Amino acid sequence: MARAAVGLASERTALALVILAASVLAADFGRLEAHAREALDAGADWLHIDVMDGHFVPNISFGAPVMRGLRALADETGTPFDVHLMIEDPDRYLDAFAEAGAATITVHQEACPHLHRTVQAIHALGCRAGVALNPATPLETLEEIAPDLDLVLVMTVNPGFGGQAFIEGSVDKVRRCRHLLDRRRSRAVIEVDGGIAPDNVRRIVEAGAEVVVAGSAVFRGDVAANVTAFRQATALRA
Ligand SMILES: O=C(CO)[C@H](O)[C@H](O)COP(=O)(O)O
Repeated sequence: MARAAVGLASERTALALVILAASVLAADFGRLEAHAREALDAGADWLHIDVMDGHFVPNISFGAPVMRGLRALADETGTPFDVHLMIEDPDRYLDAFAEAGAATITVHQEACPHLHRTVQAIHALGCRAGVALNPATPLETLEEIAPDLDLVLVMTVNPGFGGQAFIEGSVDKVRRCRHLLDRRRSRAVIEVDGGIAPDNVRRIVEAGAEVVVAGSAVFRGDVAANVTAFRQATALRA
């Protein structure tokens, strides 16, 4: 799987393979850098950084200082940080994550009363802007903001914990999201997150997902074999 660093819109047409974003939430925090390196060496494209505040979601993970601890690895390997803020009032932390090296910052639609302003603020910091939708949040909430986005994150579990079961209705939601983005002439790519594994990823990619987040299915067990299994499953799209 080619490592993708820049130009989301062009990646969509240039790459036959989807982008695999390894969620370090599922990594061994006692050897975080080494475990993340295993995933990158095996062919993962991005490092997905799940930030949880114990308010927006019922769990606490880590913040910008931990991501900064992976900065040397990201710089050495040319790996983009894909930051997913599952937090209330994300505007307060955009600077910190941009400064820590975020390539993409994704905020939740449900956490942003002034979403357009937040997306502008992310762009002003030189980052790509994504918006995430919880499983129960309608796609129609993106109707106005879609042309301004670089990425839409369709949550395929309820956010807060790794290792949950994929919600089947998400496949159709991804398909409808693709239609909405095309209709709104948006350059945004679709990312999916939660319960993704080699045995379900092909259906999700065929529905229109281009960035696949995987935590448990990458970091549990043999990382190299896990990444290879994703590559083989998604390469079927080529
Ligand atoms: O955002 C998340 C949870 O809110 C995680 O990134 C997501 O659940 C991925 O973990 P897994 O692949 O283990 O399901």
